[in-house]
Amino acid sequence: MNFSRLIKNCSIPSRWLLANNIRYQSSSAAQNLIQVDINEETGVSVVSLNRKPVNSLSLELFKDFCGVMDDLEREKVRGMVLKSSCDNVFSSGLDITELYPNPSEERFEAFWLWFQESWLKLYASSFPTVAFVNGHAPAGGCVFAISCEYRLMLPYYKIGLNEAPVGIVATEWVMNSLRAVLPGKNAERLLTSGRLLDTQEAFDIGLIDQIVNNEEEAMARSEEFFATFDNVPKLARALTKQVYRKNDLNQLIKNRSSDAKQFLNHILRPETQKIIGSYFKSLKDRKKD
Ligand SMILES: CCCC/C=C\CC(=O)SCCNC(=O)CCNC(=O)[C@H](O)C(C)(C)COP(=O)(O)OP(=O)(O)OC[C@H]1O[C@@H](n2cnc3c(N)ncnc32)[C@H](O)[C@@H]1OP(=O)(O)O
Repeated sequence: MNFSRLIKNCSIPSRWLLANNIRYQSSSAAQNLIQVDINEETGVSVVSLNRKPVNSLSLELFKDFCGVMDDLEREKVRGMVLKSSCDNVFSSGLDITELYPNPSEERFEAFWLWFQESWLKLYASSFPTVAFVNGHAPAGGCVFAISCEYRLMLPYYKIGLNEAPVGIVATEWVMNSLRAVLPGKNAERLLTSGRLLDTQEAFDIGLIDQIVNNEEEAMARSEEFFATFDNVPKLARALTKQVYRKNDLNQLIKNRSSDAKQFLNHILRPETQKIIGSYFKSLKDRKKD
């Protein structure tokens, strides 16, 4: 397995992406997995995950997401709102078919490194980020949300890191992103139980910042959040964020290849495959009941 070659092909940002000038070719222009809408008046960009039916996160989606993040860095947008264009689902997390049954090493290593890259670009973005959680956000969906700086959520949906019940161990950088939002015992309990919280519970423990009732309200609250930075020089804001997040970023940057190897070894264990397989089957069977 040649992880170092792959890592070279992904960008490893020298200044956490501020100096990034690599342009990614969209891997799936025809499918339009990510929609971007920049408001010329406000400078705010709305990025919608658009992989129907439930925004499960595939290699192609991660590649396109990275391309969009690069474009937004170049455009120097004032802020980004991340949302979903699927009904009732923000993102259903990693596409389980990337993990089961027994993925090929070649596909998996690319998938994982683009997942890492997506997290790095989002977590270290120079512009302010808001997640508008307009649907369920389990597992990888929650990872996207907690990597943003501010979270708004519609009522009656579920969010959380349910990796453990699916037989998956969340990696350290995912745990670090959660710890940055939810310090202390709540973070550990959420991870070890894998419990999904409804919107109100998520608000009560601080996993989300505000409950909003519709998209209009979400955009207004996002605008208020972005406005809190209007009098702060952009470079100073970006560097403050990136230095503040430096330890979390470096933990992954220094361990990308071992992180991928460890996760692949875990995924390929027959007992892990068995748990993911029966979980996936139960998802499919739910519909038949
Ligand atoms: C280790 C480091 C960190 C790792 C980070 C993350 C790990 C993961 O993300 S693992 C993935 C975990 N995801 C889940 O547990 C969510 C599973 N999905 C659901 O609970 C529901 O689908 C959801 C509540 C999101 C939406 O419910 P519905 O609106 O009722 O939709 P359906 O359940 O009918 O789904 C439609 C269709 O999509 C398939 N599906 C759903 N999720 C996934 C997925 N993550 N990967 C692949 N496919 C998925 C589902 O089986 C249905 O398929 P069909 O039956 O063929 O239509």
